[in-house]
Amino acid sequence: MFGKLTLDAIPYHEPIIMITLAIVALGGLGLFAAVTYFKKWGYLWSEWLTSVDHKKIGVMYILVALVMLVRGFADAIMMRTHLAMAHGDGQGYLPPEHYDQIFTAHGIIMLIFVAMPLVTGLMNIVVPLQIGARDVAFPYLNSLSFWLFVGGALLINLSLGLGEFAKTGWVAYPPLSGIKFSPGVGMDYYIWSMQLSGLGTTLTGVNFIATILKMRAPGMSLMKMPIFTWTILVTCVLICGAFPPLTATLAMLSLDRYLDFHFFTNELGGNPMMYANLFWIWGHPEVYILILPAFGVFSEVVATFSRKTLFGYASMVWATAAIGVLSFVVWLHHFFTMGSGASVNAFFGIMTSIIAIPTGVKIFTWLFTIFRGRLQLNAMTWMTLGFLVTFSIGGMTGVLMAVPAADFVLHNSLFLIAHFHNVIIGGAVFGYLAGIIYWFPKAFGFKLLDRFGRYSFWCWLIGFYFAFMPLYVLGFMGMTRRLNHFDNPAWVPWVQVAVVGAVLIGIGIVFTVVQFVTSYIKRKENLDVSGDPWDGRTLEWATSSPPPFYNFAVIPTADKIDAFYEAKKNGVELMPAPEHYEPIHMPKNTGNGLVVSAFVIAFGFAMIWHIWWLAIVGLVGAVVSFIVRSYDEDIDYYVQPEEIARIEQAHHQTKANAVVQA
Ligand code: HEA
Ligand code: HEM
Ligand SMILES: [Cu+2]
Repeated sequence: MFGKLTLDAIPYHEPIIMITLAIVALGGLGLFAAVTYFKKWGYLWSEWLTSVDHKKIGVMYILVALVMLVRGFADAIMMRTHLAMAHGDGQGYLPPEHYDQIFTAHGIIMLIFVAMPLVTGLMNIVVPLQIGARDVAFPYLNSLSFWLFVGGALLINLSLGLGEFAKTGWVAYPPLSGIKFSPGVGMDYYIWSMQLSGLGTTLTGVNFIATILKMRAPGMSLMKMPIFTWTILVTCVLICGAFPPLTATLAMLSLDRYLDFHFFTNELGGNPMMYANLFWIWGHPEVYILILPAFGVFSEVVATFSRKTLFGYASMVWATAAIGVLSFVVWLHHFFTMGSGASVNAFFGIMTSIIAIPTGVKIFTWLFTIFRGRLQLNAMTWMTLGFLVTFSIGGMTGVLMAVPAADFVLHNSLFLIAHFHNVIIGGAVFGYLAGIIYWFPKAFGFKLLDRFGRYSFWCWLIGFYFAFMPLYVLGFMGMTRRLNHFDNPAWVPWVQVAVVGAVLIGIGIVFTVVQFVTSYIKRKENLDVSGDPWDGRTLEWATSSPPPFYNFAVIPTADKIDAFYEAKKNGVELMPAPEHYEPIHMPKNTGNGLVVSAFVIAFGFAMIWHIWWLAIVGLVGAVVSFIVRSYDEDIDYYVQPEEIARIEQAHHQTKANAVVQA
């Protein structure tokens, strides 16, 4: 009846897990009770859970990401503290099989369930506004993407209290990830949580390519698009190129595990090396999917707060595109040591090093924009400055490993771990944090308090250097990754310093939470009535904050780079109020995406536990509800001119009142 699922799947004997589960359960109950007490279920359902509004979907992505960040960080701090005790005779507090699950879960959670939804969340909130559109091309699909992603997140969290997670590391190479060496459900949790969220990401990629190519405001040719939108366009092309191979790879691994196929075995014609190639054909572009949007954020922040048009707009666009193309021809640098031969290694080593050129172009472009501008210092620009220095160091250590001969020494050492945390924290994470602060007033109508943003930045920055610079040293000293115990006393001090860094980063995360809470409490003092709190340059600042659900009452024209800024400077009204508003065509909210996803989650869960009847129910349910939706004709409506006039009138009134008060 329940396949492999029995009560024994709950890890009663693991106090850490049971306490965590108890806390989560209490928190969940508290939340449930609060929503019920304040009678907010209806509001939650109709305004958020069933929403197809890109802004709300974006906010929900970021919310889930921040919750998952806490989980990913908890894993990190456990690894760090455990290792600081587990040397010589010390055993630390995590048994090996538990430690292995933790680094795997940490990697997957941070990459797939924190960084990815931060990217998707930001692009959802910003891109339609930045190109002067009223929503994305396929709003229903967008909601479906989001719920598939939530499904993946749900499964990976479930693995904590029901069964186990993979012990293979986030790359899950066979034969270790095959059924012979990983017979438990952990690997299946890995597969299905990745499959669900990966499918959601692919659909997002399609959706945003269509949106950006087809729905730009009149006059906005490709080379007049804001840079953030450009980075998202390239990111989405990478998504559409890289995620289908991931889906296929995981499908093949599933066939190996479930039906005894032999894609990745050494017997019967299979080959585990094929997995390494396929995995990194996704995995490498994936890291650029994470970094390019952060580059986009820095470009917007630098231009806005230097009060200048971005220096070298065209070179920035071409550099972004070049990085995008190059990211598909470097994957082999992740396994130089696998033995592909000197010429193959040389080719991939050279291609990898070439990426330093467009990236360098970008670094200098930001520097030239700042140069002779009057850079206003705030949390966002501090993050940009911190990024410029830190990311350059991390990039250089990457180029170092791109030399195959050097990589034979550094591969899978802590030097590698230091490299990628260096580019991810000093690049991607700083970018997302800056992006959240930058667009927060647009999404919520009030600004975040800058002070706590700066505190958070300094904790992350200093914390990063303490946590990861020692790992470069340890890498040179020969310490490999994924160790849960070691005997070399010379490593001990460095491992202990790394704990200090992790704690500092933890304090940085706390400051971000404090920033949200205090800014909310003091929101009346930081209201953004103008819709343009930073004296912005691009179209998202032309509408009110938060924007009406239709974004723009009148579609703006944007025939220049920074059209909004130019219009402000020249005293031109970008969107003059017409005599009569035209009716606006909008999509209706629908719970169908959530329903389809619920069936898919049931399917994934059933596959993990071999509950075949439930798998059939889930799959059929998902397909049928998807088809039912495609017959639904009642999916859109027109906002009437009177309603638009009323909303716009109210906005102008608030704005006028604010001016009078000032
Ligand atoms: C955001 C994520 C991100 C980014 C942006 C990068 C960027 C780069 N990475 Fe990194 N990398 C990862 C995430 C990332 N990486 C991850 C997660 C892994 C490990 C996965 C695992 O095994 O678990 C990894 C692993 C990894 C390896 C494999 C090592 C091994 O397994 O042994 C290599 C080897 O070539 C490499 C190289 C590079 C290079 C050359 C860049 C370049 O793009 C960097 C370019 C930037 C600069 C160079 C700095 C700025 C430039 C200038 C200031 C101009 C002047 C500079 C020069 C002339 C050098 N990376
Ligand atoms: C918040 C601070 C962070 C700390 C203290 C931290 C710490 C660690 C540690 C100790 C490891 C294990 C290293 C080893 O193999 O010995 C690790 C692995 C890893 N981390 Fe982090 N990390 C942090 C943030 C992040 C972020 C933001 C990301 C990505 C977005 C990330 C991605 C990874 C990945 C992919 C691995 C490899 C997992 C594997 O080996 O399979 N980390 N991290
Ligand atoms: Cu790579």
